[in-house]
Amino acid sequence: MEMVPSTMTEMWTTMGSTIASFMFIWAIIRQYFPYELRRYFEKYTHTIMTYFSPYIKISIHEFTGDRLKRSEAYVAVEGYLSVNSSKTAKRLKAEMGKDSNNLVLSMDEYEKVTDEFRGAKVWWVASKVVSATRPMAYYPEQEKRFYRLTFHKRYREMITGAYLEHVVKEGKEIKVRNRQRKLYTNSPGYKWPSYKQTMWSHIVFEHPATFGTMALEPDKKKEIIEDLVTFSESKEFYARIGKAWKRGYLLYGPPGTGKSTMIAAMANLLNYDVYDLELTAVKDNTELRKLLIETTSKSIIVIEDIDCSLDLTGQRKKKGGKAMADDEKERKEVKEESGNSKVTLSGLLNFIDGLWSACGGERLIVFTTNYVEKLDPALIRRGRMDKHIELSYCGFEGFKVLAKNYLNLETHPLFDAIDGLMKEVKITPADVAENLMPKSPLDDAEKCLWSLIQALEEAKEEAEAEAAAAKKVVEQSQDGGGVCSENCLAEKASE
Ligand SMILES: Nc1ncnc2c1ncn2[C@@H]1O[C@H](COP(=O)(O)OP(=O)(O)OP(=O)(O)O)[C@@H](O)[C@H]1O
Ligand SMILES: [Mg+2]
Repeated sequence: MEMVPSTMTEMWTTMGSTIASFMFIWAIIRQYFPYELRRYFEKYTHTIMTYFSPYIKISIHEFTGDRLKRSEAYVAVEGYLSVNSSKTAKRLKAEMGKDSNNLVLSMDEYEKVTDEFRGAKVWWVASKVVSATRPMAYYPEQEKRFYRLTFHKRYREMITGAYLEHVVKEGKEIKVRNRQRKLYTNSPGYKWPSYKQTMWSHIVFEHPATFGTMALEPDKKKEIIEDLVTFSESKEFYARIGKAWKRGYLLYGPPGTGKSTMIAAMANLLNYDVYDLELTAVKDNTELRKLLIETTSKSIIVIEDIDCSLDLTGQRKKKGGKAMADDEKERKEVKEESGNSKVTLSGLLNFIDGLWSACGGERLIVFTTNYVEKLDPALIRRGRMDKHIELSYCGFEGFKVLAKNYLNLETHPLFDAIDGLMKEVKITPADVAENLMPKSPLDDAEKCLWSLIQALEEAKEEAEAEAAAAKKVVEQSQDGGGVCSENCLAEKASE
């Protein structure tokens, strides 16, 4: 009976000293063995351990290949774990979420969480490796982040199949729900040399415009909304008919009729990002293609005032260049500018519907212009710009939307007078909006409506004066017996 405890004690002593000797030897190996030998040793112990271990590990890295884009799988897992880990993990990190009013939690580095799927237990770890060498001194230290999934080998089929499918699907949905939409620009000046260099810089997209707040005839509004929603739900349809999943919109009309506002409303309706492409800042066709490749799906690519950024011949010119062309000095400037940026019309056409335009999918391309008739027909033919939307002067229906938005008025005795005036003169929604805006805390709805009536009357008088002047010119030219073309009449009238 006495023997048992003494054996136990002996056993513990032996084990203790074995561990101590092992630690000692390991310390010596670490200190004196060359690095290469040590790596071999580690590698083989690792292989042996894996051979005997019943667990399988899957790593999902943040960047793969040439680091152009974050891996979609990583982003999906991040989304999935953001919800599932916040319940169990003890160390979390927080980032600003949608609309900047809530924080989205995700697992912090080296944190481990457990998940269960159809009775199988799995473990997720967020980890990273920091590469010791830096390619260049000004490059930041390279961190390679990844998630590692561990599970028992008897669940191999289920985990690699159904579970991962479930993770990716749910993760994507969570990402879309929490996504902060972004407004990207390719303006120069932000291109720092960095290993993560992208050609776009972004800020959070926070434009409040919606179709509800847009002054537009109800039928037209409905048609546009239905067109957009149908597009966003037609993934299978586009695949079936063999067309890239994208759609082009051309918005045209006078300044201040809501073209830019409509783009924001589109982005808000479909929950898309916006890429505002400044064509004059693009060096050449190659750069244009690079920009295109870096755009993500669920986005709107916008080129504003397309007529100003690209001439019909494919030669570039400065915004508003036409008006300046008379001035010798400025003409030279325009020439110089076009000299170092060589995006051609064919380059742009390629951008819209070339082979590269299909990557990414689910994208809208929107052009805006004030002068649709100036554009090359090739640029706006159906298939490139599938839907042409004319935004025009404000009608009474449009006014009612604005009155509801700005003044919270559905009806008012002054509405009839406004309706009458609107039939006679053209006024842009921007001008109506400006007049309906209270200018001081004491301004009430009636005062704003009067201010609009006054503006309409002034516009009417102006139009009448112009018409009278034009008539006079015609009469004069007839008296003089000279033949005057339409252009020369217009010129004289403007004098
Ligand atoms: N249809 C509209 N509905 C509601 N508000 C409008 C509408 N059109 C214009 N506005 C108002 O007028 C302002 C100018 O409109 P916006 O910038 O969209 O015009 P635009 O057509 O893009 O003009 P430009 O051709 O000069 O770029 C906006 O701030 C918006 O509030
Ligand atoms: Mg605009």
